Amino acid sequence: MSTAPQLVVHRDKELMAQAAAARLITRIVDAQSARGTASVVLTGGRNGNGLLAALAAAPARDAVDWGRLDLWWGDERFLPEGDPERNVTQAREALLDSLPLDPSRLHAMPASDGSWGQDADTAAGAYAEELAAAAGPEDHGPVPRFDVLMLGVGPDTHVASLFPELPAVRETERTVVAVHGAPKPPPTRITLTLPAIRAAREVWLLAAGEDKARAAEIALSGAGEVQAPAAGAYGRSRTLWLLDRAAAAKLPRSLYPPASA
Ligand SMILES: O=C(O)[C@H](O)[C@@H](O)[C@H](O)[C@H](O)COP(=O)(O)O
Repeated sequence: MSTAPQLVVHRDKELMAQAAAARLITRIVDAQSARGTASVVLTGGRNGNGLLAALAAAPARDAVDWGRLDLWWGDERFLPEGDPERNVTQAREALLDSLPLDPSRLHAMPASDGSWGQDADTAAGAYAEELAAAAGPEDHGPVPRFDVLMLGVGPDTHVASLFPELPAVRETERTVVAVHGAPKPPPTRITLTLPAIRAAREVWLLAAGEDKARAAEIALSGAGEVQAPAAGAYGRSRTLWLLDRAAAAKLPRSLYPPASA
């Protein structure tokens, strides 16, 4: 079942990152109070990393019990371990290396020099197995019910490494697949599929900058998910678009409340 997206529009991308970081801290603390642990899926890209940098600077980060948090990734660039272009490398630099995380709960996607070598398809299957092993009976499916799953939105409406019209966005069975020939470099990637994304309680889509205005307009105006993957990204209980004014410029004002921007 799809949940109608809610929109929050901030003045600029810095404020958007700070507000999203504060929102994330609150959600993690709430989930840990309710269930003892929390699980979050991170995204690559400038907006995702901007949020992590804002979180690193937020004094309220100390309210989180970082040792009881599972971190997953929505997608990864299939490159060697430690490559500066890998999403996990950038997330470590922006935030993760400064946190007292439990290393066994940091679920990075496989690297191209790992156990599966250059075989991105087998590596994707291994990540699917890791997710399945983490899912409990209460999750009713092959992936955990992530508390928050974040996605940067690309100018072409891609999310994670689900690009318009490529096979990965049409996947209905597998939870993780390899992507070959991605239009955004590098060409080989690993990504969660839409069914895996939709297992999350909350899906947050991040879009800032005028180059995202058209993408937001298309995804929020009833486009199909094969043509506009962001339109197919929604959570079980909440779908939240976090935008700055530039990215929201082409959206009808009626879509978001007056309290926003
Ligand atoms: O590997 C990646 O690049 C990302 O996972 C990708 O999906 C990204 O989130 C979007 O392209 C938005 O990126 P920006 O926030 O940099 O625009």
